[in-house]
Amino acid sequence: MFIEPSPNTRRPAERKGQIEVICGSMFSGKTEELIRRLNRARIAKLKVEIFKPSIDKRYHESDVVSHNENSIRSTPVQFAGDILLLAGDCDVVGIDEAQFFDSELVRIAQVLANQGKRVILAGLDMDFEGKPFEPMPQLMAIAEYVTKVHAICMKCGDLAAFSLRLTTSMDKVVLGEKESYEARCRKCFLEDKK
Ligand SMILES: Nc1ncnc2c1ncn2[C@@H]1O[C@H](COP(=O)(O)OP(=O)(O)O)[C@@H](O)[C@H]1O
Ligand SMILES: Cc1cn([C@H]2C[C@H](O)[C@@H](COP(=O)(O)O)O2)c(=O)[nH]c1=O
Ligand SMILES: [Zn+2]
Repeated sequence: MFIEPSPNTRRPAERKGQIEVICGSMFSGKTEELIRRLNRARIAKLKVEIFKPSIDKRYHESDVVSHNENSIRSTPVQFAGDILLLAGDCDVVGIDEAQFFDSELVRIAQVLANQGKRVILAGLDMDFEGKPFEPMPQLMAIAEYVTKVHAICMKCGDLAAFSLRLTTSMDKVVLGEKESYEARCRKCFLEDKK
């Protein structure tokens, strides 16, 4: 059952804070879902701050942009600790591409939530080898709400939870789009993985 997390509209002194994780493969709609929740928080007149890792400049220097070109203004940061400094008195913190931060993000998400903020993180739960992509497993463990979204397998049309890398690089971090990754279901991923 999908429960949409509450937008955090209680008066500031009464807010409990919460952590939400949106995870899945590439092209599964993580960024779209993040943008949707953040736009709805703004409609609820909440103060929203959005961050992404500064290494991710695929579509835009600063904006968070989905594969179907939805976008929202964000602040690129190098370190998770920067988010704590820049979040200020906002009500809701959105973080995209959470898998590119180090484990410090787990502590930062908890500090922000303990201040009463709603913290929404989107990121890849598995890398190109199908292995958990740190720090996503830790974030999922401490979150009140975890939403796993799925892409469509580009080989068979079933639901896809895996990101197949089309190039031969074995580096963990290789930025890219459709030219270098495709969504796959488990069976097609195992068949095609290098
Ligand atoms: N294989 C695919 N499965 C589903 N959506 C896809 C696929 N390839 C491209 N898309 C597009 O990607 C959009 C989702 O983009 P986005 O939210 O940026 O995903 P993510 O952040 O999970 O990579 C979809 O709405 C669709 O237009
Ligand atoms: C699987 C995998 C992906 N990446 C990179 C490729 C993209 O730049 C991002 C994921 O973007 P999306 O918003 O989820 O589509 O991550 C990587 O560096 N390593 C990997 O194993
Ligand atoms: Zn398939």
